[in-house]
Amino acid sequence: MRIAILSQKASLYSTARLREAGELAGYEVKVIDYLRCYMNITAHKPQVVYQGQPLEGFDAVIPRIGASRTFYGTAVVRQFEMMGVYTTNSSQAISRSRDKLRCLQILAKQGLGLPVTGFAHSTKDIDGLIDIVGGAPLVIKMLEGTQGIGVVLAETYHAAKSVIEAFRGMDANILVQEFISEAGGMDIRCFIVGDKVVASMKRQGAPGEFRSNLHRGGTAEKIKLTPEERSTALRAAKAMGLQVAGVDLLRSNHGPVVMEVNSSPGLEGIEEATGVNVAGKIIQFIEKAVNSGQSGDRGKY
Ligand SMILES: Nc1ncnc2c1ncn2[C@@H]1O[C@H](COP(=O)(O)OP(=O)(O)OP(=O)(O)O)[C@@H](O)[C@H]1O
Ligand SMILES: [Mg+2]
Ligand SMILES: [Mg+2]
Repeated sequence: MRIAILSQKASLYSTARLREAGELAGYEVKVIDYLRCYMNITAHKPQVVYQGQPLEGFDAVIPRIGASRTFYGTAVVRQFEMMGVYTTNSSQAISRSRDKLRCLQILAKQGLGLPVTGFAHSTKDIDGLIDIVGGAPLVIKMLEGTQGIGVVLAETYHAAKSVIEAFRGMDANILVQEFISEAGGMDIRCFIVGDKVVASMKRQGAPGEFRSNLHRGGTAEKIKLTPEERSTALRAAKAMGLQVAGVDLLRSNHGPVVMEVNSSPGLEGIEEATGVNVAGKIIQFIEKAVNSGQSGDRGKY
């Protein structure tokens, strides 16, 4: 089997681990910088070209698309789909999950537990928006934020109003969310491969910090999920159409709530905290899918 990892850098931990796991299983694995791929869009013989050579004969691609490169990255994945190459996550599922708002709308429709969430355009509607989430304290999030940057806890109505006005004044898109205080600065990352949660960890924010992001000084530890948490995480990944996903949950008084679903979840934190060979699980999953004749063309783009 020949596998292409679509990644900007071979030295990234997740990329390196996937390559290592693939090679260990006896496969040929190439890391391809998708920003250097170009495409021939044609019915007869669609192609992806890399450094002047058409990429041919691959059985599977593993997309590791950076958050800021979703548009081009998913176009490359889609082109592989057109060529009938199997992909761990489809271009459509990646696009869907990258839009936080779209993601929450889809999860809500499936009846999954979420923090109460509101979204508005006009600053004239701020009071209505704050009402929707039950007033302060509340969480304000920039749609384009990552690693906890752009996530703000507003403790009072007046703080909430001025922060929302400030973000909207800069034309930033934000969503407003019920603050799950009982989570105590802890969230749970469930790593999903196929129809299984293969590893899970809890992340605890630094003292006094409500954000659990490791980039914000949080610490990670392995955790045992409740059956409800496990099924919530699996349903969330399924609703998004993702086969490899990182589902983030908060433990609320009314059961697990989903915060977000990531389509290129990192391997470093989870492998370190749990000792699970997650890269190996992904390779085994691809092996099964390709051997059972699944193609990248699942009919939906
Ligand atoms: N509604 C909430 N109630 C309590 N804590 C929250 C809430 N939303 C977010 N948090 C905390 O803040 C952290 C960061 O929020 P979130 O994961 O939504 O944004 P992000 O990490 O910046 O986005 P991304 O993970 O896509 O990079 C979460 O891990 C969680 O610990
Ligand atoms: Mg997060
Ligand atoms: Mg995310």
